[in-house]
Amino acid sequence: MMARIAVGQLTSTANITHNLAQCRVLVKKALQAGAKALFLPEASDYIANSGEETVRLARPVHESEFVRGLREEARRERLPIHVGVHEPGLDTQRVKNTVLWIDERGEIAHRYQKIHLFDVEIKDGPVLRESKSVEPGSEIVPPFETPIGRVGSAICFDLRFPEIGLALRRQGADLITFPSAFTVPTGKAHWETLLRARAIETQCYVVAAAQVGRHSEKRVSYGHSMIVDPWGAVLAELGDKSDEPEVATAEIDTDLLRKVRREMPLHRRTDVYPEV
Ligand SMILES: O=C(O)CNC(=O)[C@H](CS)NC(=O)CCC(=O)C(=O)O
Repeated sequence: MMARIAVGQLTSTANITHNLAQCRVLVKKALQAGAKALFLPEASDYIANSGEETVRLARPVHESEFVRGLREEARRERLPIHVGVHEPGLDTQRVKNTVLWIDERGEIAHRYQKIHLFDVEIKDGPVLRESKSVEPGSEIVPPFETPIGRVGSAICFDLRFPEIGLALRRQGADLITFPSAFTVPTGKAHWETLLRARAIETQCYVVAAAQVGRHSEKRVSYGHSMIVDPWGAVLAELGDKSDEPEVATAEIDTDLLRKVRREMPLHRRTDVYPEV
């Protein structure tokens, strides 16, 4: 089976209506490129100016203008969309950082909540405390069947924890996706290496849609959305320009998945170390 997929890259701000309009442009570009699924970044609905604003803007999915608009696009175009959004948390002080799989009927078929939160204090670099405004999820969601293969979801900072990818592969993933909003310094140092490592060690396609450019006075993202094949080759990559939303596409080839896994079987020594 061969199927073309697209990663979309944009600069979300606190203006949800504008972010939705940008995502509609990405849907159009993905369709023009012949894509059968579109992957959008973490926090596509908005990137706010503060933790308080992040919490204030969150809406349940059925009330969210952003999610409703994307569901409408997915249904009208018969295009599945994987997208990162915010949802209200269990307490009123924090939100959930989630991704949704909106299927080709426009239904929210799967949902994953980010489990690792980005709390960093890097000298001369980013200082971010995601856990102040976000509630961590507490489960890995088993990969789900889609028209382009079995998809496993993780989000952004989760990329640094190989356990998630390994667990998703063990549970049957063909493609693992990491919608992101990486910072510029950590992106320069680690982004491509981490994505390619996750693809090589899991022998899965890795699909990483990323936020790019300036969101606010305080926040800038690295961009460089990427699609990596199960041998670790970068099939498609966007840059760091943010003047207009862009897509990159690549073919998912199930024969290549089978070939890589057959030629180099990775038998785990779970008698020596624990299985994840
Ligand atoms: O704030 C929002 O609304 C959306 N969430 C994010 O942008 C998150 C938390 S601040 N960003 C990351 O996890 C970047 C990770 C990263 O850059 C790294 O691991 O190096």
